[in-house]
Amino acid sequence: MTASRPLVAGNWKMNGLKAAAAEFGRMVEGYGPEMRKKVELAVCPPATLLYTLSVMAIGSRIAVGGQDCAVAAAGAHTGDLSAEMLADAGAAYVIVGHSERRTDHGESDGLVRAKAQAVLRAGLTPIVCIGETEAERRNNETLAIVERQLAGSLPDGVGPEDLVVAYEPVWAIGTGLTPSSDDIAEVHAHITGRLFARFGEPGERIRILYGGSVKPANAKEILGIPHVSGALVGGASLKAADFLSIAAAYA
Ligand SMILES: O=C(CO)COP(=O)(O)O
Repeated sequence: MTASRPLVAGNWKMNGLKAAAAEFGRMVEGYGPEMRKKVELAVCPPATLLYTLSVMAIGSRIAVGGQDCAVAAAGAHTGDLSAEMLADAGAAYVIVGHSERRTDHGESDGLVRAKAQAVLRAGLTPIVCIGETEAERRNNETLAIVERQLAGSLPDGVGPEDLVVAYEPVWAIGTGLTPSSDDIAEVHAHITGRLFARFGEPGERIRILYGGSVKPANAKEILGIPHVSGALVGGASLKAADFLSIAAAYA
């Protein structure tokens, strides 16, 4: 995958039974040649649907991805899935460090970094999530928090094609609230600067997605903000019409 096209990725979270594959089929149908030229699409379903969707995606160029992975490649880790298993099921991407994992499972920056390394080891691309809580934003700590999360969560020695960063303010996830465009621009510019400091000039080409209540109604504005190179979409990625309409902001 080249880093030149923006990426709109859907995170289905813990949603989707077998019947949801039909919705994915509508996404495959709607992702025509014109849209493909302008934007890359990925869908991260629950792991139970990964293989089914990856088979349906053959020829469509919609990528599929996992929502988390273990650090180890294999072994005695009941209930866990390795990045190698996700790769075997057809994944191209794996989300790591989503705020719901950080909160529900106490994942630290160090663990997220180890998971990102595991994703790279399996030959896949990690989508590393960072973002401040409502209290942190109120205390004007947003830039410091994302800087600390970036420093602790990102793997070393990667090129711009190997890594995606997603800025997801925790308070904007599933709430219908979004930061102002100026606020998003400020954080994304800051992240870009940190990626440059860490990886040099190629770091500026790492795609930085915005996530948190992205909808068809706000996609054009959000995706037009400088240094926003795509979106990580939760609720609105469950319906093909909404997901494609968000991607169409690039049409
Ligand atoms: O958490 C998100 C994507 O990872 C965003 O979720 P919503 O789009 O439902 O706010």
